[in-house]
Amino acid sequence: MEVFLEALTRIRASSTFSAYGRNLTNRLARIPPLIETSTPNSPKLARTTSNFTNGKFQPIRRNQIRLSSSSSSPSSPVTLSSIRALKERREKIAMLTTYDATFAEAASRAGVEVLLVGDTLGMVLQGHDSTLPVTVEDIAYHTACVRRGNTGAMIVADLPFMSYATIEQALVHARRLMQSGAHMVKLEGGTWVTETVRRLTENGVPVCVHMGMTPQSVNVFGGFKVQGRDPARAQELKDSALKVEAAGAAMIVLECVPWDLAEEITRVADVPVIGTGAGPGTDGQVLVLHDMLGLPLRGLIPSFVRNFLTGTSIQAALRAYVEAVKDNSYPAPKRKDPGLRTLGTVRDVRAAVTAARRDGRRVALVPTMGGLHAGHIAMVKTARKVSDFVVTSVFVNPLQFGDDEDLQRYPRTLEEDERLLADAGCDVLFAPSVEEMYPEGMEAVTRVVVPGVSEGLCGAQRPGHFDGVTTVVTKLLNMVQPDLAVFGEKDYQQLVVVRKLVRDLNLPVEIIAQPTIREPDGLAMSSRNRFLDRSRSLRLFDTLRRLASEISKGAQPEALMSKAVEDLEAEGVRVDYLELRRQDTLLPAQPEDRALVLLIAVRVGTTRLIDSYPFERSGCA
Ligand SMILES: Nc1ncnc2c1ncn2[C@@H]1O[C@H](COP(=O)(O)OP(=O)(O)OP(=O)(O)O)[C@@H](O)[C@H]1O
Ligand SMILES: CC(C)(CO)[C@@H](O)C(=O)[O-]
Ligand code: BAL
Repeated sequence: MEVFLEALTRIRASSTFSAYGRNLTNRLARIPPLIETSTPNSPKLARTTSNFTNGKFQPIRRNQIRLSSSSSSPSSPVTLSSIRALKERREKIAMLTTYDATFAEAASRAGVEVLLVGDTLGMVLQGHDSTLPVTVEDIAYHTACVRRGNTGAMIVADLPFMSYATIEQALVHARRLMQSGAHMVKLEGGTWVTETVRRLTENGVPVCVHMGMTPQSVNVFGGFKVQGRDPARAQELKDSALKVEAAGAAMIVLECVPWDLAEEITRVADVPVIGTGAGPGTDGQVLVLHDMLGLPLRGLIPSFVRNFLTGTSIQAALRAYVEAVKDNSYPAPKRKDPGLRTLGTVRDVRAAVTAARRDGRRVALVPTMGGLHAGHIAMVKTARKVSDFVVTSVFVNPLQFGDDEDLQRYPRTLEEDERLLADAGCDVLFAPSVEEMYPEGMEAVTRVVVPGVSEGLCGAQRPGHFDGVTTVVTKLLNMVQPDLAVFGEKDYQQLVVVRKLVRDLNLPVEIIAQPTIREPDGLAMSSRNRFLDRSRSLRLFDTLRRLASEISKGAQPEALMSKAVEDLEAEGVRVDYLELRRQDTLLPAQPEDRALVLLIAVRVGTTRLIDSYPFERSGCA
């Protein structure tokens, strides 16, 4: 007898189910839909309700929830190109079925990028045993409802069973759905739908192809079973994905296929691949709304589904879903403990990375000198989003300090660093000793020198500093061999120097820039801030922001910048430099340059601080 898909359905014991159902009903009855309430002891919700302004509920803005720093502006609708950009940046895409205006609004406000008006409505709304009875009119009606509630997500509508049996039918029915408010239609199939996909695409209808376990074919499969377990079917699925993509498909949904196959298809396909019951390796996830809210239909909920309604509101559940998809914690199994390992030798870190790679994980390195703060933790979280195994190095590198600099007093807070990294989901803290890093001594070590860009600015003020940085960064990259490494924009010159190092030496690593994280008063976070008297405010950030604003509007920089230096010095800050440069090369900015960066280095007492402000100059210089 065939093995039925044990992963797909799990029957809850009916007593548990009805008790659960009652509890849920009671809980829901207390919660006004779409408006979150706060109690004095629920700080999270209290913060949310501060969004009531002028007596109106101001929903959480899309970019407050998105983990992405730049996926799309709060008001810009999700489009095919923004979805593709997410894939390119390896940021996960959250897709969810919705069938009505209220949930469409809640889900799109929660940051769900793609709303699917699925033919699952036949089961969860209409109570049928399968999706087969659903008609085009049913989907059109619910698409129109979703469109009215949607606040900027992309709407995908299912072409139901037998509505695309011929190309002509597909065209007529797709028109009906697009005119009801869909931005894309989804149909189930494999190579046999390629011509349909081509014709729909040529006629301006973006198409998502649903592959693997396709519910409309449940009678052909003989039940809900994982597809692609045997090599021939796996190959067939892979070939079909590439063929429908070549025919113009804009997106692929993979349902219940083995995790490694889903990951492989995601890797070879250029278009976004969204999985359900297909593991964590796809570009995004899709779930049925009722399933993820823990509402079983006749006791059935697929076992790969997680119940996200664990808090006090549906909105929180929707946000939790989006966050879990984005930070890879759904559908990956939750880690039992933070799992941070502290390693001190090159051999151990290599072994850990090799094991992670064997599991197919993408490895990220976050190089630091410790004394960790929220700026570093933001880098770890950025790394987590685009990789599956994060190594943070903590090494106070003597080679980059001058004789008269602060090597001795540089903060060393390893225990606190370990705690922060464990909380941030870092996998390995690599903390080598000076002997491990320079076994033959620092004098004898081979140096890596990046000419040009490392010579001015901090390079001029701190002779030999960047040679020390590029030597140790090259060593760290070789020791850990990550797929990507994160560097902060605060140390803007260092970022540009490292990018050149990687380019010039063809190092196989992607460099990701972390925007600067600041204190509430704008001061860039830095390990050295602990040496400052924070009762005095430092106006570095205000100065940079004001200068950038005026220069971007066309003001001449020279006089403004000299005045800014005078003002800062009058406040007791010694300015080492304040410069306007091109972002890419750090050459002095010319009037025709647009992508600019202001760079500043100052001394406050014995502490040296740097900051930067990248910005675009409009075309009216
Ligand atoms: N506030 C911040 N925002 C974003 N990235 C940061 C911030 N501070 C440091 N980084 C980045 O962290 C990495 C490690 O820097 P480092 O450990 O020297 O921290 P730091 O706080 O800059 O300390 P320092 O006092 O040495 O400047 C660098 O890539 C740096 O650009
Ligand atoms: C990149 C780095 C870790 C190299 O020591 C250091 O320069 C730093 O902390 O920015
Ligand atoms: N973040 C730069 C390290 C240094 O000052 O040496």
